[in-house]
Amino acid sequence: MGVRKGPVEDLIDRAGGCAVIDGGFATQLELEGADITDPLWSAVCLISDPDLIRRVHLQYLEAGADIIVTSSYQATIPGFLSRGLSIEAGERLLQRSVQLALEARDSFWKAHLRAPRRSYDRALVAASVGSYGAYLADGSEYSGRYGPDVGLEKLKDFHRRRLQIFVGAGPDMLAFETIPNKIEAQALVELLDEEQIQIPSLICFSSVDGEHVSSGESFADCLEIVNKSEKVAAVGLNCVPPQFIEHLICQFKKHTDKLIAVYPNSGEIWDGRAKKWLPSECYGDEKFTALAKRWRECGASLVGGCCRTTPSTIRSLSAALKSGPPLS
Ligand code: MET
Ligand SMILES: [Zn+2]
Repeated sequence: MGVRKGPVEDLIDRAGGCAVIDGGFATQLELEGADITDPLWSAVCLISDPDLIRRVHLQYLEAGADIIVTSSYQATIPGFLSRGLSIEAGERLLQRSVQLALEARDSFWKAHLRAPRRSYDRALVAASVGSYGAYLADGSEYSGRYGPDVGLEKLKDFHRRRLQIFVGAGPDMLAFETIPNKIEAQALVELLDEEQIQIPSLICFSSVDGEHVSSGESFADCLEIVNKSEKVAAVGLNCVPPQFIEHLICQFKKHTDKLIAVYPNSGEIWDGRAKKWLPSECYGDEKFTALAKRWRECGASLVGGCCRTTPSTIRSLSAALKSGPPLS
């Protein structure tokens, strides 16, 4: 059975075969002066500076992103509760993360239609759903070690309410980010089904060795799980060093017919315990873009950047990867 055409496939077609996802959201918040040294990480700005969130979305749209990912990576109801917020207030902040991205997208698109300056497509808003490890904020989104107490049902329960709220806020799609193991992939696929989610999903895994998902389990096994779900439009990798991506796309091609999305980090390494980026082989915009052209040739149809990439990275990717429609 062929892939059913949905908004993601349409977007990719309009972009000429490869559409661009935005770059590091937390990174750009920090560059704009936000203090995100907080267990809620970038989601703290939902409380402290929602205008900045809207502005950063606009910067990525201006740079040419076709998909903007909401500021909710580390936004969770238990996370907000531990900050002393009520359940209702926490749920409102989750909704707000989607609304801010929708507002930015709609105002950008309206302005573009009034005075088209270059060939933009109407972007899609993807609600970011960080892994359980991202909520724990202990680096386990890069180890996949959730411990013996964290089983399938616990993971589904963790994700369920947040998912319902996101979907209710009207994003175009869901982006599950830095999924580090097989069990969380299984939980998500079951949840999408149980909750009868009608918008397409993107499931992105993390990897620290460039060969396996972060837990050490095989991508073949993870993809076998994801392949079974018609609710998942695209699978891929995020926040993985750029040098691993080409090989991993080739591996993915062997194990899935789904669209492939990659949005690696800049190659710097996050020390989850020390909570800082350790310099290592770092890719500037030019080198990152040169690699990205190869990722497109290898079969990725959604390409963007994760941590430590910026609107300037996305501007460069957008110019290099898209052969979009003429100026409208
Ligand atoms: C640790 S990966 C973070 C992904 C998130 N969408 C961000 O860019 O902030
Ligand atoms: Zn990242």
